[in-house]
This record gives sequence, structure tokens and C-alpha cells, in this order.
Amino acid sequence: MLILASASATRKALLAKAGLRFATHVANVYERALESEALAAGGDARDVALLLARHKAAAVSAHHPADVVIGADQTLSLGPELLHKPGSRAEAIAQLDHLRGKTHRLHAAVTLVRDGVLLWSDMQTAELTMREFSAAERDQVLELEGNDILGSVGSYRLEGPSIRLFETVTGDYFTILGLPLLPLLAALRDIAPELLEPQD
Ligand SMILES: Nc1nc2c(ncn2[C@H]2C[C@H](O)[C@@H](COP(=O)(O)OP(=O)(O)OP(=O)(O)O)O2)c(=O)[nH]1
Repeated sequence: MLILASASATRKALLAKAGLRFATHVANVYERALESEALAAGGDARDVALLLARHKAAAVSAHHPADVVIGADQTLSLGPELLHKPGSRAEAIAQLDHLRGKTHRLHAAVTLVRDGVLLWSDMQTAELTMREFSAAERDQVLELEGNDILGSVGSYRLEGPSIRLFETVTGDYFTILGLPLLPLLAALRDIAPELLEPQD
């Protein structure tokens, strides 16, 4: 059985649209503590994403040792700053204004763990530049996006009306949505091809 160790509706949708059959178990890891630990050890936003993706998969694998568990995490870096998912619409407004007219990076890490053993991992980065949008444009996008953007690390959803806020986007689409799907599918073909077969 394939398990996704993530509460992300976006990740679930990406795997489902790829035709994968999987269970979802939310990993119980204290993300902020792990993040502080990685940063204190001199790590950067990419290291944080990889560490969290590994911990999430390992936490679920401990309860499902026979299954292949997918762990994933995405961090957003704006220069040396690490930004997080907005807790409210007000925080989303502040975050978008903070990203406005600047270039930020999204780092998406993905891991495969079975019986507590890390079988494979990958980390991809995308670079996104936001326009100098007006407050009216920002509010129009927030109105159209609704509360879904609260679950998104950058307070936007590239596949939605948020695209109006962008100048340029460089990198893999799936990486931006939070799951490097192409390397993940290649790894599954290599490690557990039976999990890609349609299941009766
Ligand atoms: N639909 C969509 N989601 C995005 C976009 N950019 C980022 N995200 C989402 C994907 C992830 O759900 C979230 C990144 O936060 P995390 O990696 O911490 O995952 P999350 O807390 O959602 O779930 P998890 O910690 O894995 O249980 O942001 C986007 O452009 N579109």
C-alpha cells in the first residue's frame, strides 16, 4: 500500500489525478521545532524542507512499517527569510504585500520511507517574481481565491486567480504546488512499480 503522510489537499489531488491509489495519514511532527533545529545547525530553507519531509514519512512509517510512505514539505524563502502559511486573511494580505515586487523561492522536498528506512529523497526549487500589484488587485485575487489560500505557504495558488499577481515563474509546476511529482513517479517506478498499477 502507498501512504501519503500529508494533510495537504493539493498533494492528495496531485497524486489522485496521476491515478495513484493511496491512503492518507497526517504525520504528527512538531514542524517549527524541527525547523529551528535545522536552522540552528546552519541549515537553510532547502534543508528544512528535506528534514521535515523525512520526519513526516518516518513518523507515519513507524505505524505502517510494511507500506511505502511519501513524505513532503515545502518552504518559502525570501532572501534569508523563511515565510510560513498565513493563519488568517489579514496575514495573507501582509504576506502578499511582503512578496510584492520581489523574487522568492519555493523549495519542495519529497521522500519515500519503508519500515523506517529512507529509500529515496529529492528536493526541487522554483523561483517566482511577483508584480508590483495594487491593493485593489490583491484584494480582488483574495476574494476570488477564498480561504483555500490559507493552506498555501505563499498565500497564493498558482493554478488559480493568484496567477494575476505574478511577473515570472521559473521552475517545475508540481514543485510550486508542493510535490515534485515527476521525480516521485520515477522513483516509484524504480522502487515499487506495483504501486503504480490500477488496484482492483
Ligand atoms: N494549490 C496550491 N497549493 C500550494 C501552492 N503553493 C504552495 N501550496 C501548498 C502546498 C502545501 O499544502 C503547502 C505547503 O505547506 P507544507 O509543506 O507545510 O504542507 P501542509 O502543511 O499543507 O501539509 P503537511 O504538513 O504535509 O501535512 O502549501 C500553489 O501554488 N497551489
